[in-house]
Amino acid sequence: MEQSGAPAGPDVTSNGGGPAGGPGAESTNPGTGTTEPGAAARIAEIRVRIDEIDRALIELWQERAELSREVGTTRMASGGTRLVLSREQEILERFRSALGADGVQLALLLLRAGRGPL
Ligand SMILES: C=C(O[C@@H]1C=C(C(=O)O)C=C[C@H]1O)C(=O)O
Repeated sequence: MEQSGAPAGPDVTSNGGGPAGGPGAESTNPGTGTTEPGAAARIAEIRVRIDEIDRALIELWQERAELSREVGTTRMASGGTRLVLSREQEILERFRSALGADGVQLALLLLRAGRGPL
């Protein structure tokens, strides 16, 4: 069965044992989830890029939604339809072929962000 959640591993809230508030990952390397300094440094470095990617995704998401709304208003003002389902199918297939079932869910959210719910 296809996996779509987080990778298997210790609970994200756990620091691997020890009393809450006592010695462990939380007090040694706040927020990285590990006590090993090399791993903590690498995690912090990777997180810089993850944060950049998240900002870019949010910006692109918002730009796409605005453009999609503009297409909708332009089309309706010219007497056209609000939606073009064949085009939506194309987009769903693009995301499905690149990302699988999760891609379809993502594309559905992306489409809804622009043209609203069906
Ligand atoms: C933006 C358009 O309008 C609607 C929104 C779409 C989208 O967000 O990609 C796709 C098809 C239409 O239902 C379009 O026709 O291109």
